[in-house]
Amino acid sequence: MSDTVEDVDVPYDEDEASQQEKIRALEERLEVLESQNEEMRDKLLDANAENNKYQQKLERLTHENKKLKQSPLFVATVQEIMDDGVIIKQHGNNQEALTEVTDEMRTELEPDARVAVNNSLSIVKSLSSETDVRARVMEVTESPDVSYEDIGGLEEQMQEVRETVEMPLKSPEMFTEVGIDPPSGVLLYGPPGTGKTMLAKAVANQTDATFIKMAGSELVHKFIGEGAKLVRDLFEVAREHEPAVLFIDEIDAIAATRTESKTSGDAEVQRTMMQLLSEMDGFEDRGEIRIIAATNRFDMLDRAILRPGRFDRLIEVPKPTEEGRELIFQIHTRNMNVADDVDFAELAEITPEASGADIKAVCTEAGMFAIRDERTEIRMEDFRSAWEKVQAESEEDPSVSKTFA
Ligand SMILES: Nc1ncnc2c1ncn2[C@@H]1O[C@H](COP(=O)(O)OP(=O)(O)OP(=O)(O)O)[C@@H](O)[C@H]1O
Repeated sequence: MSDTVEDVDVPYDEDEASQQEKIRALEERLEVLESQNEEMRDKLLDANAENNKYQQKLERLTHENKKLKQSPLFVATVQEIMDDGVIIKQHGNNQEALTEVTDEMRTELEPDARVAVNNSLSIVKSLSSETDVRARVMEVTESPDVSYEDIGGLEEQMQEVRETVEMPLKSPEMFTEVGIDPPSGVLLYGPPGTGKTMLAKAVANQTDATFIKMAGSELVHKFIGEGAKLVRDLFEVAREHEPAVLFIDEIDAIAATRTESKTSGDAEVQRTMMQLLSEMDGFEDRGEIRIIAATNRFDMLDRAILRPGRFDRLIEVPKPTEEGRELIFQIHTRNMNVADDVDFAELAEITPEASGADIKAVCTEAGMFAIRDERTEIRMEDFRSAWEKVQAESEEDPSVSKTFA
C-alpha cells in the first residue's frame, strides 16, 4: 500500500479521508508511545532508586569490611552451616560458637572451610587453601644463589656452621663412627644485617639442600591460631624436600621469655613455641634436615629452647671488624666499575659501625652518586658521600638502624 499524496487516481474526498485516517492512526500510535515512554521513565526511576540503594549498601559494606579487617583476625574452622548462622570452632582454644554470616559469605562456605573471624567472632573472610598460607609464610628455594665466597669476615662462624650443619648432611657416617650426635639445632645470634641469613643460604647451597625459610613474626602475627599448625607444616615441608636446611628467622618472636600476662596473643606464642619444641624433641631421626634459627634479640630468648637436643649450638654473628668490612666492600664491588682512587682499607676504617647490610647499601648508593653525576666510574668521593647518606638515613629512621638492639 502506498501512502503518498501523488496518487492522482484517487478522488479528492477519499484522499482527504485517508489522510484523516492516517492522522488518527498516528495520533493513536503517539498515544501508545507516550504511555510506553511514561512506563519506561517510571522503570528507569525505579532502577535509579534501586541503584542508589545498592550503592549505599556497597559503601556501607566496604566500610564495614575495612573496619573488620583492621583489627586482628583469628582463625576458625566451619563446623556446620545452619539456617540461623554458622557454627565455627576457633583454632587454639577449640571453642565452638554460633555466628551470623552474610548471604554473600554463606555461599562461599562449606563445612571444614577455614575462615578468619574478628573479635566478636563474625566471619570476615574465608581463607584460601592451606597451600596458599604456606606459600605466603614460607620461602622455599631449591638452590639458593649464595656461596661462602659471598660472605666477608665471618671465617670462624662459617667454619662452625660447616661443622655443625654441612658435615652432618654430607658425611653423617663420620658422626656415627665417632659415636656422637651432631648438634640438633644451630642458633645464630647478633645484630641485624650481619649475614645470618646468608650463612644459612650458603650452607644449603653447598649441600645441595633446599632452603626453607620462615620468619617467627609471620608465624604468630599473621593469623592468630595458626602458629602451631604452621610449625607442623614447616617440618612437613622440610621432610618433603630432604635434604633441607630449615631456617627460622626472628625466633625471638615465638621463643621470647614467658611473661606473666595472659593475653590471647601470649598464649598463642606459647602454643607455637611448644609445637616447635615438640617437633624438635620428637625429631630423633632427623634424617637429612638441619635446623638453623636466627635472632637479633638473644637476651630475650626463653632458655628452654637452648637445652640440649634443641638449639644446642650457639654461634655469635657480630658486626664485622675493620678487616671484615674491607672484605665485604670488596665482595659488593666485584661487579662494579670502581676507579683506581678507591681505597677499601680506608673505607673500612671510616665505617666503624657498619654492618654487612650497611656496606652493601653504601656500595649501591655510591653507584647512584656516579650515575647522578653522569659518570660510569665510581670514585672514592662517591663512597664517602654514600656512607654519609646511609648514616643520615638510619639516624632519621631508627627502625632501619643496624645497631644491635
Ligand atoms: N658478612 C657479610 N658479607 C657480605 N655481605 C653481607 C654480610 N652481611 C650482610 N651482608 C649483606 O647484607 C644483606 C643482608 O644480610 P642478611 O640477610 O644475611 O643479614 P641477617 O643477619 O640475616 O639480618 P637480619 O637479622 O636483619 O635478618 C645480605 O644480602 C648481604 O648483601
